[in-house]
Amino acid sequence: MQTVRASIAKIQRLLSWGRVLRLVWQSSPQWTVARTVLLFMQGLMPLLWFYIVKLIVDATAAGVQATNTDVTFNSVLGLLGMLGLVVVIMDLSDSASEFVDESQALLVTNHIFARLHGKAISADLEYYENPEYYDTLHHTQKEAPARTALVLKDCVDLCRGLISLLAVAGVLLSLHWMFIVLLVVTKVPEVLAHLKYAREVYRLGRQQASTERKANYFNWLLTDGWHAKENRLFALGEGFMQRFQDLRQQLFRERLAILLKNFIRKFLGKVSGNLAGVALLVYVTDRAFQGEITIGDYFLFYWVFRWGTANLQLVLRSLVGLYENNLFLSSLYEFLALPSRVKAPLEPRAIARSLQTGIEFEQVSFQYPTGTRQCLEEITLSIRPGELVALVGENGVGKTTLIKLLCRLYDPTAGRITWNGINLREFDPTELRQAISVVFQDYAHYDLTVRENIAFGKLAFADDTDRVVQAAKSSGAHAFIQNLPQQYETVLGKRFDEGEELSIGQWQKIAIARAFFRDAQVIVLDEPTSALDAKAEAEVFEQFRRLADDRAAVMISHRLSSVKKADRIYVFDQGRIVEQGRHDELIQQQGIYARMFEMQAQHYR
Ligand SMILES: Nc1ncnc2c1ncn2[C@@H]1O[C@H](COP(=O)(O)OP(=O)(O)OP(=O)(O)O)[C@@H](O)[C@H]1O
Repeated sequence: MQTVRASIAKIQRLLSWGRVLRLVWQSSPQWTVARTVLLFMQGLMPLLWFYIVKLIVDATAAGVQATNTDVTFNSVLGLLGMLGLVVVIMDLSDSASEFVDESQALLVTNHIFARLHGKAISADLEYYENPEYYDTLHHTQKEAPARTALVLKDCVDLCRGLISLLAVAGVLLSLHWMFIVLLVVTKVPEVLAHLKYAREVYRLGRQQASTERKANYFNWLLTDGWHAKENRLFALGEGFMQRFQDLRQQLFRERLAILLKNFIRKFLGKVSGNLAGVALLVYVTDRAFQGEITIGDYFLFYWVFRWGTANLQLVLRSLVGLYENNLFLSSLYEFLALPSRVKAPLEPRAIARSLQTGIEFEQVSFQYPTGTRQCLEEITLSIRPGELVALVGENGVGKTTLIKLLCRLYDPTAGRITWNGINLREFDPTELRQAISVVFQDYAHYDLTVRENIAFGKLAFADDTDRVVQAAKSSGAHAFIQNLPQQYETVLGKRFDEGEELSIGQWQKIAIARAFFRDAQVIVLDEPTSALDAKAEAEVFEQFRRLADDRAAVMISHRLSSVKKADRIYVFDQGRIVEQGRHDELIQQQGIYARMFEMQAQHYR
């Protein structure tokens, strides 16, 4: 019973290539039509070729025995002309098919990448902290583009093979029905073997995704410029090479076992097919000797049988291929169907153009989906328009997490956050994020031009040069940008030609300029000045303070001298707010903040 159910499931999976064909059609409709036309030409032309050759062979054989050679040769000449024409058409359709196949495969690959990237940029952030997500993404990226193109090829081959097989069946039936049975039976073991192989390769691929990712990771550690310094200073290279080689060896051994089994099965399948060809040869030779068929027929039957074998092989292979490639594409569909936890409501509320009553965290608690404990507990805080709010506390107390909740990169597990009195969940997350500007500690370095690095803050204003320069001036980046070879058009980083590498502090100023460039109602700097010199830091805070005048500003900082001027300071400890107030008030309270401030002040005395 189980075998039957498994077989039904297999057939269902085999038939699910409709969704892949939809994908192919969406990516390149005109090319799909062109391929279909060529398909019929490729399927039927060879039979015409065989038939004309048979006529030529018969006419030539008759001519050899006849006395009036000229007449016979003239009649063959017409046939030879037709044969030439058919050959030209066959060559043309073969070459055109190759051209169409390759062009279409490229288009399909682009389409699949667009779908993959679309999902990758919209998937919840929590997936990026989940190794299973990376395994699926890795497997999908590695297999899906090529596999989709292969499904297309399989479909083409299947149709071409079926068209040809119908023609073959007609010819062979005129000889003996047994040859059709022989044709089919000899190919079955090979197909079963291949089906098994396809399943094994798929299972192994998924199983090996995590090992492969680990090997790729060591490859990256060995070849990426980011790690080149430490590889040399700590002599890590040899060790990483060894670990990479060990992982690749493990992958190789696992794959080899499957390849070996497949080799044996394939060999047995091939031999049985070829022996069937010999059996047919015995039969037709005997009939030719008995004068029941002409030499032309002899040629026709033998070559049509061989052509039939090749086409049957093509049909079965493409069926197996469809099964196999669909199996691999199930990872793509699995990836594309990943559900989102952070959802946009069906009818989102519009966000007012300016912050009115401000932002409120009401009894907000949060635990990361992969975390084992709450990292924020019953947080209640306000961020009002025109205010500069500072969040302080030791490492790991939840300050950055609170900002992630504000941007709806995650939703709270309890409590609610409101924006002008409206729950954040009632807004479209994309629109909400437009209203917030954040520089996280691990801000991005784009190895693109200075202008792009800044203008990515708000793409709609990307062409506004004055605005780019103004943002750079506010973050203190303008001065060093002026000294770059092509100022705002200089490519940053060393990844591409003529790229200019910046210091860590300079990158930080570019990231701050990006945040200032954005026309946001709330601006957040998470440890923004850790790499800035004292003068630059003072200037950034001055600018930040000014920005807060007509919007809200939030700053996370371990340097308490910088947060002294904040309108309100929230002190975090173990995921809770333990103190709040202005600097002077907190100093008077003689609590955690006062102790931290005193400790830092001692260093400057
Ligand atoms: N993606 C994550 N998944 C699970 N736990 C996380 C994740 N990110 C952070 N944490 C945990 O949440 C807690 C709070 O982290 P968070 O980054 O908010 O601290 P922080 O106060 O900003 O620290 P720092 O001052 O070092 O930047 C930490 O214990 C951290 O280990």
